[in-house]
Amino acid sequence: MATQGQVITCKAAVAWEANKPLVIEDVQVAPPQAGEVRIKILFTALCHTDAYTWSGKDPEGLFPCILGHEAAGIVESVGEGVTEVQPGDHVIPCYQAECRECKFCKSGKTNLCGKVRAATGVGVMMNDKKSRFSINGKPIYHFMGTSTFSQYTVVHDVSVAKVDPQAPLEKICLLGCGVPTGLGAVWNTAKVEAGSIVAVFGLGTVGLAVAEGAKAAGASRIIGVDIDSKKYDTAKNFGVTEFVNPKDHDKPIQQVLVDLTDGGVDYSFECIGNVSVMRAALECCHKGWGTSVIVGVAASGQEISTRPFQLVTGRVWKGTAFGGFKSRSQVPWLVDKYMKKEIKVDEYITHELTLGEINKAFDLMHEGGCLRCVLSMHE
Ligand SMILES: NC(=O)C1=CN([C@@H]2O[C@H](COP(=O)(O)OP(=O)(O)OC[C@H]3O[C@@H](n4cnc5c(N)ncnc54)[C@H](O)[C@@H]3O)[C@@H](O)[C@H]2O)C=CC1
Ligand SMILES: N[C@@H](CCC(=O)N[C@@H](CSC=O)C(=O)NCC(=O)O)C(=O)O
Ligand SMILES: [Zn+2]
Ligand SMILES: [Zn+2]
Repeated sequence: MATQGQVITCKAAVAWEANKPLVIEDVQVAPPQAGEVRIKILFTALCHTDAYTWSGKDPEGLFPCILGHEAAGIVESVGEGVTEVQPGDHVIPCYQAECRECKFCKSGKTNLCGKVRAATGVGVMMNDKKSRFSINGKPIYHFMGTSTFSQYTVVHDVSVAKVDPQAPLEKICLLGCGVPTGLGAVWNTAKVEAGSIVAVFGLGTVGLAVAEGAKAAGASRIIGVDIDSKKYDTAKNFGVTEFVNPKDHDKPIQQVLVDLTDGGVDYSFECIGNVSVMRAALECCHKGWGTSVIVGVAASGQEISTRPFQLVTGRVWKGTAFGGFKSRSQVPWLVDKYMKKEIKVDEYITHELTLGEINKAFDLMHEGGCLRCVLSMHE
């Protein structure tokens, strides 16, 4: 049955309130307006940023909403003026847009895009500042411009990457967030050179992707730091060459790393979202040139600090969003790299469940053995 131009009623996991279990609801999804794309989501993974917003600690968190931003699907219909994708195209929704026209996109200095960010930050579409999701007339907010915990979603056309239709959607959904973030933090943000000593704080999906990126860049040592020693076994497969558990040491972890590396690492990456660790990650960097990249997302109200002397003496503190990748241009390139077996994706998937099991999937995320859990949306 043709659904184009019609409201679609489908299943979605709705976060009615912070921290309350998600509820599978029948949701009405309005047709896409001008510059919008309606996507049938086939697979979505869960990212810790979904859990962060759900926890109520995200200053941009709005409820009720439909979370989810690491997914893949097929275009169902497009609104007026959409030219770059059409029904049937295989796509990855991109929470970081790329319009190619705004000041950010044209700067050549950043992957951030200003075109729809104000609307996505308040859970609506740019055209009419309204949501395309509702339940019996009650609007449900969008999340990160993607809302992939729904069988159908509506996104801005600047937030859709068209990908190789041969690529398995149940795998490449991961290229919507965590894996590109880690790889790009190394390749685009830090620009790690061959021979560098790298420290990775936090060996979840993002930290492991940092390790994978650092190995590909030719790093000579990749030191993984995690409070869970069980992480080392898996981390070795992603390029980690040494492991340090801060709990095994009386000294501050930054001192442990400085001692291990004759003065500090060349590059460090914080992949946890803990502001004390962010400080340690900066301070374990080598005097004169060490660069630390903040990747983890810290809760509302949290602030970073260090002695300014750390920067005066040449250390550099940076951050990264989506690993600095331009989403619409480079996600298809990442998919191609995966198809050529140049980057890992399957290896990050530890669990597979269905949309109806989403609360169980969030429980799993807090267990040490879970990297990414992929939900099949239509089973
Ligand atoms: N900047 C960006 O564009 C993005 C940021 N993120 C953020 O990256 C962070 C990491 O995400 P995931 O890898 O999915 O998380 P994860 O929870 O799977 O991994 C975090 C790891 O840190 C370890 N850890 C926790 N506390 C620690 C401590 N004090 N010292 C050392 N290790 C510690 C845990 O044992 C775990 O292995 C999250 O904050 C997430 O929101 C995720 C995607 C994109
Ligand atoms: N609303 C949050 C923003 C958290 C944040 O920094 N998000 C990252 C992506 S995390 C993906 O899993 C990001 O890319 N930020 C750039 C952006 O434009 O949002 C908060 O305020 O804490
Ligand atoms: Zn994410
Ligand atoms: Zn732009």
